[in-house]
Amino acid sequence: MAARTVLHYYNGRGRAEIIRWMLAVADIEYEEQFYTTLAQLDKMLESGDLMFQQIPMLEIDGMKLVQTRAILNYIADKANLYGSNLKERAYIDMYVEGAIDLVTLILYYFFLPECDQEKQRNLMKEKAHNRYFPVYEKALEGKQYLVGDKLSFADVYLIYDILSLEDFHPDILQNWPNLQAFKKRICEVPTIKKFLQPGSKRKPMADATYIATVKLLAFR
Ligand SMILES: N[C@@H](CCC(=O)N[C@@H](CS)C(=O)NCC(=O)O)C(=O)O
Repeated sequence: MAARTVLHYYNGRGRAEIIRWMLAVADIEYEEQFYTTLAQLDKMLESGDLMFQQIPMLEIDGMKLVQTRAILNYIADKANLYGSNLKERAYIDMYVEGAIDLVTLILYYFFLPECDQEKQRNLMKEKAHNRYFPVYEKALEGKQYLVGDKLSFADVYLIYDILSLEDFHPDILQNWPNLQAFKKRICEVPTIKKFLQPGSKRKPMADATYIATVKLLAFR
């Protein structure tokens, strides 16, 4: 019998949302264990299953994987989303790290004091337009995918970033034709189309309950 795949995290996006995206694209069925109370998290910590006492953790193929990037790399390799050779992998890694830096501005946003949030919203837009989008726009010139001739981990991270930014700035792609075409194309990939439908494991933007849960369980 195949081992169960279980994602352990809070009931919200945070660091785990890109794992959900990758599991969806890889077409891997999984269950979710949500952490909502200190007692529940402490029990998990006592079990020793969280290598660095942190979540997300993914039970997959008989392992208990932690560290988001390690989890993502494993799924990417398993689903053949990590390039065809070492050079492609290096480019995928560069595009992914850029996408991580950009989306991290959103992850922090929810935990900033209200007086700093407007500044952070503007920073997301400024960094997208001046640092990150020019790179992705150029890479997509005359191409369907960021790297090589098939969908990769880098494309999944980029579409996740674009949709996350659009939650804050709906017109963020206005002056980026290659990114607009990319978004349209990638959202039609069957596994992604399915993930974008209501009822999937995709999580909504952070709400007060999610923010309070993270503050209680992670910031102690
Ligand atoms: N480097 C880790 C960081 C994980 C992390 O910081 N997780 C937070 C929740 S989003 C956590 O468990 N914080 C509690 C702690 O660090 O004690 C990763 O990329 O997965």
